Amino acid sequence: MIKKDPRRVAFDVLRDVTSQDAYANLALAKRLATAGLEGRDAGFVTELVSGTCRLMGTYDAIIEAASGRSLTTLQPAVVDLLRLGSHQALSMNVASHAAVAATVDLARATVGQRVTGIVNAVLRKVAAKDLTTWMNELARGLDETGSLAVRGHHPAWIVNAYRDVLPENEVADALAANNVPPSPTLVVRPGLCEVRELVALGARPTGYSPFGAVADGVPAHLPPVAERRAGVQDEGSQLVAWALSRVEAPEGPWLDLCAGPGGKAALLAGLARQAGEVLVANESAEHRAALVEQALSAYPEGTATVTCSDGRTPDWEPASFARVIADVPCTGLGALRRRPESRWRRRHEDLAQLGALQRDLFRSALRSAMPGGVVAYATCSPHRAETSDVVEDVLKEFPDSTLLRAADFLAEVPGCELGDYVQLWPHRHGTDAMFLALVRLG
Ligand SMILES: C[S@@+](CC[C@H](N)C(=O)[O-])C[C@H]1O[C@@H](n2cnc3c(N)ncnc32)[C@H](O)[C@@H]1O
Repeated sequence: MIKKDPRRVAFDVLRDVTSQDAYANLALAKRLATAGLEGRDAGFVTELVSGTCRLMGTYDAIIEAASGRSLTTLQPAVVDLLRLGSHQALSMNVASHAAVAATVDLARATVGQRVTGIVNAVLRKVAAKDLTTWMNELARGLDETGSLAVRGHHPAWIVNAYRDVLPENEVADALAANNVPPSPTLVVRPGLCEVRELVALGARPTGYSPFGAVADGVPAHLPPVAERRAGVQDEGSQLVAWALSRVEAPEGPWLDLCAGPGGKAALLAGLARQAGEVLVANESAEHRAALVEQALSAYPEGTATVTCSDGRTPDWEPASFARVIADVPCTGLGALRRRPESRWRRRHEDLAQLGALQRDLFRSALRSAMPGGVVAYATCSPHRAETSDVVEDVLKEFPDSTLLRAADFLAEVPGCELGDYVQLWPHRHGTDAMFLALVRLG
C-alpha cells in the first residue's frame, strides 16, 4: 500500500468532520485503514485530528484574533487548514516554523497556490504566541463562565451545565478531564470470562467495577474480545448496570428498553443469567438492534431476547418486568473525553427535543415494571435537563413509586452521590459522567 502524507490524511478526516458531520473517531479509523500508515505516523494523525477537534472552538477564536477577520469570510477548507496548523504550532511537539511550512505545503496540495499567502500570514501570527498567552488574551474581561470556557476549551453553555451541579472549585478540573482521551476499558461477560483472564493478558483491573479492566493497545486483538466473551465498555456504564442488579427485586424477567449498541445489555444478560432470569433487550433502530445481537452472541441460547420496537409504545404487557433500565438517548455530554468534536457540534437547543423523548421512555420503563420492581433511569450526561429534571417531572405522574438512594448500591464508589442520585465524573472517578436514578414501583 502506498503511504499517504499523514497531514493530508488528517486534513481529509477533518473535512469529513466539519463538512459532512462525520464522527471524528469513525472517519479517522476509515481513512487510516487505507492510508498505509502505522505506528508513529498513525499516532501523529490521531493526535492531530483528535486534538484539533477537541480544541476547535479555542483555535477558531485564536485564528479570528490573529487574522482580524471572521471565519465566515474564509473558505471552509482554509479554516480547517488553519485549525490543523494551529494545533501543531500550539499544542503538539512540532516546531512553529515546521508547523507553518508544512501547512502551507498542504494548502498548496489541497486547495491551491492562491491560498498559501493567507495561510502563511495567519499561521505565523498564531505561532508567534504560545497557547497560554493566547488563552490569557482571549479570557481577558470575560465573566467566570467565559473564562472557564476559554481555559477549559468548552462552549459556555456546557460550562454553565457543569457549574450547575459541581462545586465551584471542581469545574476547571472537570473540564480538563474531558481533554484527556481515556484508555479503552474492557468488560467481561459474566459467566463467560473473568477479569483475571484479561489481567493475564496485560490489562489492569478497574478501580470500582468488578467486571472491568483497562487495556492499552487494540482491544479487538485480545482473544476474549474477539470471541465476544468480553467487550469494550466504560466503567461508568458497568457501574450503572451493576447497581440495578444489586437492588432487591421480585423474581421475573429483566428489560433493557434502549439497548443499542448493547454494552449494558451484554453485562445485564450475564448478571440476569446468574440470577436465573432472562433479559429482553429492546432497541428501536434496526441496525443498532443487530449490534445488540452481536454483543450478546457468545451467551447460550435463551439468555436474552432482542426486540426491535419503539420503546415508547412497546408490544409487551405493562408490569411485565422485575428490573428495567432506560438508558435514554442524550447529548452525550458525559462522554466528551471519547468524542472530541461533540462539544462543538451539540447545541443547547438539542436538550428540549431530547427531553420529550427521555420523559416518554422513562414513563414507558415505569409502566413496564411489575409492582415491587425496580427501574433505572440512566444517561451519559450530567446536564440537569437530562437527569434530575426528567426524573422529578415524570415521578409526579407515578405517586406509587419511591426514589431509592442510588449511591447505596454503589457504596464502593466515593463521591458519586448527588442527592438521591448517582452522578459519576471523569475527574473524580475516571469514568464517563453517567447519571443514575433508581426507582421502586409501589
Ligand atoms: C444511550 S443509547 C443506549 C446505550 C446502550 N444502553 C448501551 O449501553 O450500549 C440509547 C439508545 O436508544 C435508542 N433509542 C432511541 N429512541 C428509542 C425509542 N423510541 N425506543 C427504543 N430505543 C430508542 C437509540 O437508538 C440508542 O441506541
